[in-house]
Amino acid sequence: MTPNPPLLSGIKLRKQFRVSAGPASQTGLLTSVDGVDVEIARGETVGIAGESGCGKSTLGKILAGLMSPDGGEVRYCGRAIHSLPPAERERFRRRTQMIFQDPFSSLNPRMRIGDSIAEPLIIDGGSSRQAIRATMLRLLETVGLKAEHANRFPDEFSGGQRQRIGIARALASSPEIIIADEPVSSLDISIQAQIINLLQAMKSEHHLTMAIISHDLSVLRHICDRVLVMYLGVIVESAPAAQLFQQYQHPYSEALIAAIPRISGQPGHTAVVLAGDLPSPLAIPSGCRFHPRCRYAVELCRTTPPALEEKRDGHFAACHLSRDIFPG
Ligand SMILES: Nc1ncnc2c1ncn2[C@@H]1O[C@H](COP(=O)(O)OP(=O)(O)OP(=O)(O)O)[C@@H](O)[C@H]1O
Repeated sequence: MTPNPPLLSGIKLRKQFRVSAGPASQTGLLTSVDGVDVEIARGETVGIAGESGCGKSTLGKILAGLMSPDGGEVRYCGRAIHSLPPAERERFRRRTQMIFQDPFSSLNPRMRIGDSIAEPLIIDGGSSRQAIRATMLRLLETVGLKAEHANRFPDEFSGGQRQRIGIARALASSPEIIIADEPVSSLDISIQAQIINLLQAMKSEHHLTMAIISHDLSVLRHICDRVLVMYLGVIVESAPAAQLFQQYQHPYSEALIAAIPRISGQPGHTAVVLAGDLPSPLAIPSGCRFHPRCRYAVELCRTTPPALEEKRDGHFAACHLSRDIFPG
């Protein structure tokens, strides 16, 4: 164990699903996460980006301890969570909370939202009813809702308000780590900014460590310290957020960044179109798995998978050609 291990890490994480595929519905093995290493330091906000189907949610659930990997391990403060004694494992489970795209699906439609937010506090035990109610009301206020909202049912709220309720419920467990899976993708642009600002405020107020999953890089740009770009189950680039946007080192990141309207509209920006669809994770391409869609690919890319290498200080990319394509 290193002297100061990251708060949360994943070592060579791998997850496959057996699915039926093809006209005769034969079963096949779908590789969702394929040997991912990730480290999240205490207090850090890490973004996980990539198109739909790249394995981001699977990685998030594994890191949150909600799904077991088939290979590799998740470590909390340097210790593998599967080998923690039951009480410590339970502590990890409570202190690592996930926020989902639509918290509506995880809220009981017949439960008043005040009771939903109070539930983790009741399960924790040790507090009087009055103390639990006071905490619940404080949490409602913290996320920008009012005391009178406590008596309403989930279907009486807008998408943005539901996301606020989801955040309040997650905070009720006094989490250390929040993993937010597409927390704003179902919301209007104006509401997205409010929820991102709320997450940022909660992060500093509650000293949180966060992972934010989004297919939209613009969501991650201002809130994350570091961004990991995933493609077909692997990390193809990992960089400090500002550096990723200015000095990306992978053609896939280049294409994702070019797809952000404000950035691609900048003078001098060359439009980069991501050709074709994401290949099936049932048949991952040989060599560099991005090569069939890469406008720079050469023979080496078709045959040899590139390693994730440090190109600059703390900036990693898995591309044979990055030094030639993105010099300087
Ligand atoms: N329980 C499951 N059973 C079978 N396949 C699954 C399961 N969960 C995920 N997958 C598959 O694993 C791959 C990665 O899915 P995942 O949801 O992790 O990706 P994602 O990048 O989060 O995309 P999205 O934003 O659409 O959820 C996809 O091909 C998906 O269909």
